[in-house]
Order: sequence, then C-alpha cells, then structure tokens
Amino acid sequence: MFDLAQYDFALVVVVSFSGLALLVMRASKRRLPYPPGPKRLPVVGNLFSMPSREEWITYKNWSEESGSDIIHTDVMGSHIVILNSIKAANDLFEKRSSIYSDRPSLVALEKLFGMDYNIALSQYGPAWRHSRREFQAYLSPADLEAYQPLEQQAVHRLLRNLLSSPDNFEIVWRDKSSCQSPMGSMWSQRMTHTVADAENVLRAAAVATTKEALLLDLIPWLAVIKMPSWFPGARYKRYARDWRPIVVGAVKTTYNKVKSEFVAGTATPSVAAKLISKLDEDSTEEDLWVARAIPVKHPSTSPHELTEAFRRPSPALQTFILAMTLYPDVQRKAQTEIDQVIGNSRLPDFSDQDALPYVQAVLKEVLRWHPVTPLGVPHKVRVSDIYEGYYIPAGSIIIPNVWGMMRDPAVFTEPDRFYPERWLSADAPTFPNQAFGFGARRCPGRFLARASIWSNIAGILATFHISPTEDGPPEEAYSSGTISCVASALIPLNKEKLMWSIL
Ligand code: HEM
Repeated sequence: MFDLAQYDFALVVVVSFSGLALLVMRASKRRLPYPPGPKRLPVVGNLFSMPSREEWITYKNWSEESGSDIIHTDVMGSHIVILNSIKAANDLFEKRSSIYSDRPSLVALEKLFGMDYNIALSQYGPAWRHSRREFQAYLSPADLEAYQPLEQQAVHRLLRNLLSSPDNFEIVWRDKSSCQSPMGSMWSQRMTHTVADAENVLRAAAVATTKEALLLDLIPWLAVIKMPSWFPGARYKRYARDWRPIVVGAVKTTYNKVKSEFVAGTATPSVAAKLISKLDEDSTEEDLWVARAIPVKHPSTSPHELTEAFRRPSPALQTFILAMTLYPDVQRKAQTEIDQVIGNSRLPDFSDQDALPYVQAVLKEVLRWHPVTPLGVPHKVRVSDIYEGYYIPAGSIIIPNVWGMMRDPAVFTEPDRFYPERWLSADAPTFPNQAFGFGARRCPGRFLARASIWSNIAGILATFHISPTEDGPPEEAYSSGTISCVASALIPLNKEKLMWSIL
C-alpha cells in the first residue's frame, strides 16, 4: 500500500539534498572569480570608471589589456558583463540561449513612460515568445517580396528628392515620403502621418534612458514611492505624466489608421495590415499584440542624439556615405559593377542582388565597419553561470561589444579599413550577422533591413557620385548611444548627377 509517511520522508530527504546541493553548487560557483575588469571601489564599484562616450572603444581596450574577451564591471552592485569576441557571444547567446535571452528591465522606459508593450524590452517568457513568433512570421525572406515594389518606389522617391536638393541630404530624409523607406515598411508602408508620432516616442525614449533615469533601474522602488521633488530620479515621474499619453497615443493612432485602411480595403502590404486581417470584429487594440512592435526599439542616451538619429538618413546609410567619401576606389568599383551588369537605362532592383556581388559586399562592410548598434541591445542572464572558469551571477546585464567583435584582427584582417573585398574571399563569413544581435533575441526585421539598405545603396551608387566638399572628407567619428550615427552635423556631400534622366 502507498505509505504517505514514507513518501513524505522521501520527499523531505530529496528536497533537503537538492537544497544542500544547490547551496554547495552556489558556494563553489561563487568561489570562482568574476571575469577580469577595471578596479572596483567599495559600494559604487565601477560607477566612475564606466565610459560615457564611444563605450565600445574602452571596452575593447579593457579586453585587450586584460587578455580576456569577457569583462566584468559592477555598478553599485549591478553586474555588467561585456562580451568582446564572436566566440564568447556564440557560446553564451546561441549555445546557452535559454538562460541568456532575458532583458534587463528599464523601469523609467517601461513602467513610467508606458513602453512595456515593446517586444525588444519584453522579459523572456511566453508573452514575449508569442509576440515575437507572430511578428516574425511576416518578415521571412519569402514575405519580403510583397513589400519590394513599395520599397523600390520609396527608393526612387528618395533619389528624386536627393536630385532636387542634393546638398541637403538631411532635409530630404526628413521629408515624410522619404521616411517610408526603410523605416516605413517596418510598421506600415503608409505611415506618413505617424512619423511625427514615432519621433515623439523616440524623444520620450531618449528622456527615459538618460543616466539619471537609469537610477530607477538600480533602485526600482523609487518609481513607486512618493519622493520629494529634489530627490534624484523624482522628476522622471513628472516627465512620465507628460510623455505617457503621447507614447500610448502613438501606438493607438497607428493601429487605428491601419485598421481603418484595412476595413476600407485601401491598406497597402505591411506587417500591421496582415496582423489586423487576423483579428475578428470584436478585437480591440488591447488585443493587438502587434502594438508591441511599434518602431521604437532602440533607445539612445540623449534626447538630442535620438532626435538627430531620426532626422537623418538611417545610420547605416550615413556610414555608407561616409565610407564612399573616404574610400573613392570602393565607390568606383561598385559603380563599375552596376554599369557593367545593368547599364544606364534602368535602376537596380531586387532581382539584381545576386548579379551585383561587389555591391552586396559593400552592404556587408557597411554593417561591419560601424554597426548601427555598436553595443547591440543588452541581454540579461536568468541564472548564475560559469564560463571559461569565470562566475557570472544571475541577473547580470550582458552587453555584446559588436563593434569590438567586428574590429577583431583575429577575424578580420586590417579591421579598421573599409574593404568590401574581404567578403568576396572563399573563407569569408557569409554575413556580419552580429550586427543584428544574437540568439533568440536576434532582430526579426533583419531580412527586411538588409534588403532595404541594399536597395538604397544600389540606387544611390547607380545615380550619384559621392565626393567630399572643398572642406575635405568628413571625420570618421560617431555619436554614442544605442544607435550610433556619424558625428558630423551634416555629411558634407557633393553629388554630381550620373543618370538622373531615368528618375
Ligand atoms: C539597420 C537596421 C536594423 C538593425 C541594425 C537592427 C538591429 C537590431 C538589434 C541589434 C537588435 C537586438 C538583438 C539582440 O537583443 O541580440 C534588434 C532587435 C529587434 N529588431 Fe531590429 N534592427 C534593424 C531593423 C529592424 C527592422 C526593420 C525591424 C522590423 C521590421 C526590426 C525589429 C526588431 C525587433 C522587434 C527587435 C526585438 C527582438 C526581441 O527582443 O526579441 N529591426 N534589432
């Protein structure tokens, strides 16, 4: 007969042993050292040694100085681990994906400013998994064909605008119709009136991710208690009162616009329209998980930088233009390829991609030479772990130094040189995938983004010469922040017409 007492005893023994084993494991894990890193001060740790500009360069230097591709810092008790090699990123984010795919919580951004709907910020778990699966189901390479004609139209419109105002690339980009590519296709191809909304959300994100706001991440209860107005972090509650309705309103505006277009039968192909087609009549926007994917996924560090990031050509195009001014031979080679394969009676289109390997290599080199997100988007490890003999505590923030990985001389010879030829050799990696993140969190929009950047690059190369102004080539310097842009206020371009008659 089933003996309950015996069962209870067995259970107690098993639980006790498991608990003991866990304690022993934890204790022995902890006896291992943290990965090397800069010297820590009592209580504040590395608070004062953390770089505030172009952090990726400091992280790479720390890595080289310590001879370790994995670095540990501690900011007031929060552990931050920085991965500086593709190998370490693959080992942790890809092979141990189930524990390295969480996100650190950004209290101000999510809780106060109302951005907790965003897939990129979601904690690892069923809700994130569901949103992500649904979202990326419409962004596979096969799905992209539906968006190609609109993307192509947007590129032609951009080229026409550049032609009519060739010295003012920034204003042209700011023009709403140009904004439809590549950002537009992310949400809806016809989102012109939501560009201002998206800008507002980006501004709110910038306000919510300044260093002072991050204090709320370190001491989360500050967000829920009543604080005197002079207390650090207190003003974020006031800011949030103003920004929250704007942020939430922006999601609803986009949702309502695409939904009414869908009902009227005028919706153009877009992820949003496809998702709305799956809803039944009684669904409300609260049911619509797609709202979680509003195009605000890359908070930056300062309102100024973030606003700039949105006003100018996409950061990848900025890097392309910078590289073309600094490396005229590369530009000439790419243009020769386009001339030979396509001639000058039409513009390149998506069907030409395979026939233009050098232009493809330019795209890859743009993403390698200066990744749009040099430090990726941080992950969080859910349980304590050991890697290469080092202890990584549960809850550590894991930052991939993508810039450092892309400038690793062991992987890329002459890494500082913009050299597309490296992608044409037989043993070259197929793509700088790390530019789009890692493991379960890798960017679901990467195929769309690649195609979109390629079509812009190919269109500009076919149509314009890009050369520095009389002031000389621009400086190769970048802004800090999650999204990194060319630092010069205006990219000094001098574009001569090549084949404008076909536009
Ligand atoms: C040049 C263009 C782009 C770059 C460089 C880029 C890069 C990234 C990176 C580095 C991440 C973080 C991955 C990680 O955590 O390891 C990410 C996440 C994400 N991206 Fe992109 N992205 C781009 C364009 C797009 C586009 C066009 C879309 C939508 C169509 C998109 C949607 C997302 C989403 C939803 C996430 C969050 C994924 C998650 O947390 O599960 N991205 N992206």
